[in-house]
Amino acid sequence: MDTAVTATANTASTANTTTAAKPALELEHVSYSYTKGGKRVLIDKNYVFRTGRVISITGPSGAGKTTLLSLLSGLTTPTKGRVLHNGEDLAKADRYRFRSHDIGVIFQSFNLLPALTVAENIILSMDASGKTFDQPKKEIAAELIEKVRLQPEYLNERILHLSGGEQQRVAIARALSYDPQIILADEPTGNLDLATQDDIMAIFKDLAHNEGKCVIIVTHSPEVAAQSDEVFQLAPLRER
Ligand SMILES: Nc1ncnc2c1ncn2[C@@H]1O[C@H](COP(=O)(O)OP(=O)(O)OP(=O)(O)O)[C@@H](O)[C@H]1O
Repeated sequence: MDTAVTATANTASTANTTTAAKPALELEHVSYSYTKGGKRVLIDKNYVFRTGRVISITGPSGAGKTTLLSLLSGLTTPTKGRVLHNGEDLAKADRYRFRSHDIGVIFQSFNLLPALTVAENIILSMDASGKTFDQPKKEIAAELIEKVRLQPEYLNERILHLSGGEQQRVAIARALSYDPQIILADEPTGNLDLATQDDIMAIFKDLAHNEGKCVIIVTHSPEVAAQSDEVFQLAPLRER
């Protein structure tokens, strides 16, 4: 039996009252098996991911973290159960719209276009969302760069000239560019030193606690988990 799924509240009380937590994404009896080999990766998972919170998804290698991220981002649908977004079944929703408007995904490898500038990368993502903006896009990009604590002159710098930590900040700015309610990050601090990792976590906490975002992070890092408001821990496959 799968008994090791736990959730702990660490600092949820730090969320301010203007961003009262409400369910953003919910797992409702979610199971998932890969067709090839029929391996059951997730079994009867239930969890509520709320706005105003930073939630870490942890678990050993192979526990199903990436699979879960793929379900939460609407790229895959559960074999059993439902993923709900604002109370509605994601499997029945317009998932293209969900992915281009409601969630911002930060990939482990950043997926930025190296030959383009920081501003160009951010603006490209705004264009792809199809949203309309009430401010010039370059101005929004400049505000986002400030939010992720990069100097304004970085806007016109090409990605290939940036360090790993700087690229990670740009990847966060890009994920925020169309103002999604939910941020999903896959190992966002994986290759960063501890000080940069703390900086990145401070940005995520600010986004959750002061802007009411739901920030979901897949991580192997105990430091990141400890700094999150909640930890959703997946058990090793062999213990299920
Ligand atoms: N496309 C696939 N087809 C079949 N099995 C897969 C597929 N992708 C992943 N798996 C299996 O599902 C299980 C969970 O994989 P997943 O990548 O979700 O784990 P994880 O917790 O993210 O691991 P890691 O920390 O190593 O990235 C693993 O046993 C993996 O071999």
